[in-house]
Amino acid sequence: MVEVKPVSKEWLERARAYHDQLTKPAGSLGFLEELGVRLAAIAQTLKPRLGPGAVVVCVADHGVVAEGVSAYPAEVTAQMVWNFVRGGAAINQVARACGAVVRVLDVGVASAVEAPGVVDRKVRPGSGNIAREPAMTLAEAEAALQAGMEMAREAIREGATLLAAGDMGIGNTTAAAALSAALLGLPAEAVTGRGTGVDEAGYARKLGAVRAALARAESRLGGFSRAEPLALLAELGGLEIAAAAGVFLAGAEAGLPVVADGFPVTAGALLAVRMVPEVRDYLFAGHRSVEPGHARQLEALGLRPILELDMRLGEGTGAVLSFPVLRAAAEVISGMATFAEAGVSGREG
Ligand SMILES: O=C(O)c1ccc[n+]([C@@H]2O[C@H](COP(=O)([O-])O)[C@@H](O)[C@H]2O)c1
Ligand SMILES: Cc1cc2nc[nH]c2cc1C
Repeated sequence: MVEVKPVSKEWLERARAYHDQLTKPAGSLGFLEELGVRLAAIAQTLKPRLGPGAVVVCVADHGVVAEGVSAYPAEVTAQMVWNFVRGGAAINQVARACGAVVRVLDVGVASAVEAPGVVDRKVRPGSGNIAREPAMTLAEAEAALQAGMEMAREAIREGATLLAAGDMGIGNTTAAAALSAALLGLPAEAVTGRGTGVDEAGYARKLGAVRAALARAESRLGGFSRAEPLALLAELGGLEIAAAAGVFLAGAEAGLPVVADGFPVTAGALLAVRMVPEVRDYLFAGHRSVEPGHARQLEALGLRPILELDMRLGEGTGAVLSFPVLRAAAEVISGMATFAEAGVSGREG
């Protein structure tokens, strides 16, 4: 079992009080202050420093694409794996710009991908079509979760001090919608969006698939309210969503800040927090995707997104783009002088 130490309230209060002594009008750095305070409390120091970052791009296919729920064909998943390892994808450029190492984890691509540098932890070649059958068995859900945890631990061993999860999987916004609806007790339409850009007819099929998946899983589990998160994952999940949850669990267990990306990855974050609530203390929302269900997920997690750039790509791009902001938040609290140190007069009255 994963054990995550809660971030102490005392450290949060101490860091907050310290931030207020720094040479700036109180509160003038806005949300950057909250980020710095949380990073300080996580690291249990008033001078937190963020070193190298890493993003684990979790990749898998989805049987539900047979229902016509995506604007792109399923083979794009495997093709993009090659693009990741050749450095041609958006995440490669964002990671170079923002200081992160990219790791690519295959937990369930439908075809064999023998691309150099891809970590092959394929649990099965794509999940089941959730509109008609479970996504995977409980043992498979556990294996995908473990693969994500192991990748995160390896990244940490190699020096990562800031971790993000990314995703690639044609069809995964359908799985993420079903899983989020079940976890949050929301109707399908509240969390079903256009994904890669499905047209009206595609959206109608997608909504139908999410509703069918929810009805099927709800009857198998005898309702969602008391279902174990792993059981929900096995019914509705995606293998890469499971692996992303594993990245958050292992990162938080190691006491490091972990950053969520868009809608599919944040479904993994919701799962991780449902499994081990203390994970929330270590979790940051890198951005808010335009996928409408993402705002619902972030609300449920009580997380304010760092960036809002109207993105909906995935791959970890929104998470890694927030790394420079997080680094700056750490540098600000660590490096700024206090009023007393700098001999600057404080507020009057
Ligand atoms: O991160 C997001 O919020 C996001 C929103 C829409 C689409 N995506 C990406 O697009 C793919 C899933 O879209 P779809 O339409 O095939 O379900 C998958 O590879 C995701 O990484 C990602
Ligand atoms: C080309 C392409 C790249 C992606 N990256 C993440 N999801 C994606 C979906 C498509 C279609």
